[in-house]
Amino acid sequence: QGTRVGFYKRTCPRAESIVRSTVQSHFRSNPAIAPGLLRMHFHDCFVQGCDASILIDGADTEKTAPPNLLLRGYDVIDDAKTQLETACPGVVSCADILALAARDSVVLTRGINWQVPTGRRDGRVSLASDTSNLPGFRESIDSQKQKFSNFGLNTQDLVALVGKPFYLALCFTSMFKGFYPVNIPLVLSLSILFFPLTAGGHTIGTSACQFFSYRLYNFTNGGPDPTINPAFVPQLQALCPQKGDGSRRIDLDTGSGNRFDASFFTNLRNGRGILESDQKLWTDASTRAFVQRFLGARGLPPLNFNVEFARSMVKMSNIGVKTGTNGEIRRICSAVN
Ligand code: HEM
Ligand SMILES: [Ca+2]
Ligand SMILES: [Ca+2]
Repeated sequence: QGTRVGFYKRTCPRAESIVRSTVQSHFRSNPAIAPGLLRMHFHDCFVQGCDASILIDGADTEKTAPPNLLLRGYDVIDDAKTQLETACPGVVSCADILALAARDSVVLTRGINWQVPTGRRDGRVSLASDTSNLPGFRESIDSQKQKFSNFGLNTQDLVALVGKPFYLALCFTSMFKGFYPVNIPLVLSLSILFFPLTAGGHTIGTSACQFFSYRLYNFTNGGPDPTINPAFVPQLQALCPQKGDGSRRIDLDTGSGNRFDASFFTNLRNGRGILESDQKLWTDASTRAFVQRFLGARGLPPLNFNVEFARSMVKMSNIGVKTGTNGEIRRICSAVN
């Protein structure tokens, strides 16, 4: 039993439009909720599956863990849930609200629209310690490969499992940062297909200086990270001064932070990636091929970023879903029933 498009067609026909109009109205007063919700959905799916575990309040829940401290948009989900409980009490899960809101956020930032399969149910567990599943922004491709082999899986296993070319396998390993899934084959196949969007999500939104300013000063031999375009360094240094305010935010996709487009890949090619993990997508040959394909480089089979992003999102948003009689439909999104 999985998710399907139109799950609420009979039980709550207005479910999707209620979520959409709620996201829209919040977006009008605060456009930063769009990237916030997209990222929140990703952080939900990578911990206990897409089950709204990220939304639960309390001591030592996922919310309280370092990777989640800056997530934004919880109020949007709560608002949508309140309206849905009035329209169709006890029917629409918080996990589905979040998955729909992530899609709506991409649409609002002028990205692609796609149909979101629904029917997720909400989880009852949320532990801060589980968030080590989330990828780190500093890990080397090598150490990621090491972690992968900790599961007793070599690159050949990986390729066999998924039936994709070698470079895809290599590319996948970079997704595998500190990730200790229960269902390895499932996660493997999902992650392989889903890889290109790790970068894609960063076409909108911002990062706090604290996540990348180490690249600007004393990175190697007292200088900045050599993979940053030298012309871009002073610009970044002005935005994030040494010993400045680490919470100051700047666009992940310089010049196009509010728009869902492929410009992010041009920035990577030009040494203008903000996060180390993003710039590595260009410096590592295996992942560079994808960036080039999204850019339509000559001699490589082209990939349409929007189309691939939507495809990958559907896969990501099905990770570890609870359906049927698993989980529950929460009454309020911030607490289990
Ligand atoms: C290698 C994988 C990834 C790493 C290391 C990573 C890391 C980060 C970091 C450090 C930030 C800055 C957070 C802040 O300052 O608030 C960020 C922001 C963001 N990430 Fe990722 N991320 C990854 C994958 C993804 C994926 C798969 C998506 C979505 C599909 C995504 C969507 C976003 C968005 C939209 C933002 C902006 C958030 C905002 O403006 O509030 N990221 N990411
Ligand atoms: Ca979750
Ligand atoms: Ca953009």
